[in-house]
Amino acid sequence: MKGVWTVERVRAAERRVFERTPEATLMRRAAFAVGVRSAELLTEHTGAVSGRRVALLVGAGNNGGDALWAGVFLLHRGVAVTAALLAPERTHAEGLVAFRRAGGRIVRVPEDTEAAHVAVSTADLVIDGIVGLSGRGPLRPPAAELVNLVTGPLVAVDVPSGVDPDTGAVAGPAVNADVTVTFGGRKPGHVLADGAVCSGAVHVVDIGLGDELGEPDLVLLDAADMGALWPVPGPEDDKYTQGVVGVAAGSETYPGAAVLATGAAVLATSGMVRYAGPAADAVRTRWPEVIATGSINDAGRVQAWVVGPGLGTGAAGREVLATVLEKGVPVCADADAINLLAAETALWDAREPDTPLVLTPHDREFARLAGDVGDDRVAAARRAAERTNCVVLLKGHSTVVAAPDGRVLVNRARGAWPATAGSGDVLSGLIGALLASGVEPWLAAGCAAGVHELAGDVAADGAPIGASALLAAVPDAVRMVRAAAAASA
Ligand SMILES: NC(=O)C1=CN([C@@H]2O[C@H](COP(=O)(O)OP(=O)(O)OC[C@H]3O[C@@H](n4cnc5c(N)ncnc54)[C@H](O)[C@@H]3O)[C@@H](O)[C@H]2O)[C@@H](O)CC1
Ligand SMILES: [K+]
Repeated sequence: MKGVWTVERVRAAERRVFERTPEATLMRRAAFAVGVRSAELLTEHTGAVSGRRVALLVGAGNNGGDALWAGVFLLHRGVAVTAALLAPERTHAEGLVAFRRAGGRIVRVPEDTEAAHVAVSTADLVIDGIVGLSGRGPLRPPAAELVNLVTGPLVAVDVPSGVDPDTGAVAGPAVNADVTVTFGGRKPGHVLADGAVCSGAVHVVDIGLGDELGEPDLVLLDAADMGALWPVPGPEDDKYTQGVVGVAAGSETYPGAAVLATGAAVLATSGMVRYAGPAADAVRTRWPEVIATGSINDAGRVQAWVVGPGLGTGAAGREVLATVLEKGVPVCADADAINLLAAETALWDAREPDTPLVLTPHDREFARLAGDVGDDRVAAARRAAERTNCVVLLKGHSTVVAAPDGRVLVNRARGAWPATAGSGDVLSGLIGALLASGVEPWLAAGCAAGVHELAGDVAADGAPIGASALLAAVPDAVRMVRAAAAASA
């Protein structure tokens, strides 16, 4: 798992490190890493370093200082570097002296705006040192204008400017980086909301903060983590010991949700799948291995239930949800099950106290359940998880999974193709299968979201897909995460 730390935590670690290491030393380490990565990118894109042109966008603080010192490194490598100072009176003083001494060219904005435009638009690479951890709100107009002119690769120092470092929210113009070089550990802005896209490839550099950072605020599951957690049958296992999952979803009019959710459960693990509901015929036809029955009251024993996709919010759906919640086994509640829970507080009483419940809302369902998501998706999911004593998987470009005890994991999206009708039904089936096989609910939701995302990416391969194609790619995605786990073992 990869850690993610908030700005407050990074600042606290930084203060402890400053007790024994001068601030300037840390800045030099950070800047050196930015310089090295930029030189590598110059080579990749232009075949050389010496003789190439780099422009620095330099703001008012230490982020700009990092950019200037990275510029010094590049000047020493024979690069022609121009620094566009966006807050000339507040530029990092030592960095500026060193940059000048190394032969760097300085242009001031707004006085030399024209020269800055030329430097940025003709640069082989641009380094964004406008703002970092203290950045608030979008790029201001002079910076936004310059960023618009960038044609070469763009390297963000620490955080792409214009992205909120703690929430990833982008409220206006922002840097869209190819690479972000960050220090100590990832920040939430690199993995959440639009910030995940603006950050490009995130390169984490150790500058000596690592030991002081402590437990991360959020974690990212990588493919190897998912592969290690994915249930694999042993020689002693049979169809029952791997967990039987029940799916209560779909309706006569809308059998598709039931077919997709049961299909996902079938493909996720080798445990048995039961279906209960009005789409039994459609499910049986598509998935003959599923034990399907028309009524929840006839369904046999299961180790976890999936309830909600295509269920409807009428009396019949309400009855099914109440019955499932009373069973005392882990439940994944999606779509209409969430709408029902949001509309009727009495339904919560049907839940056996402390039986794991995973809720998988998108933003509108979340709003019905727990109020507007707002900019801080992690805080919103964490609050809802604590209040409901549920695992809350908040869907979005990056999926946030919060546990009632405050743990949060994030799945960074690869692309937007999986955001298609029926995709959520597949996700709930995957979660149900993992719950039934005994994976801890918070990790079950996180792993399922990651494999779902990967399956969407594999299936799409650059073109639109339907949920059926995503579902068909689930075995490939499971193979890929298993291979990643084997490779890292
Ligand atoms: N955390 C650490 O341990 C280290 C941090 N370093 C660098 O220091 C940075 C933080 O530096 P600072 O705290 O000086 O602040 P920043 O450089 O992030 O921001 C500077 C100033 O910009 C202004 N500002 C805020 N939002 C703005 C916006 N949207 N447009 C224009 N101006 C805006 C504010 O007045 C702010 O104080 C980090 O991001 C990193 O690059 C490194 O030098 C090394 C070590
Ligand atoms: K930056």
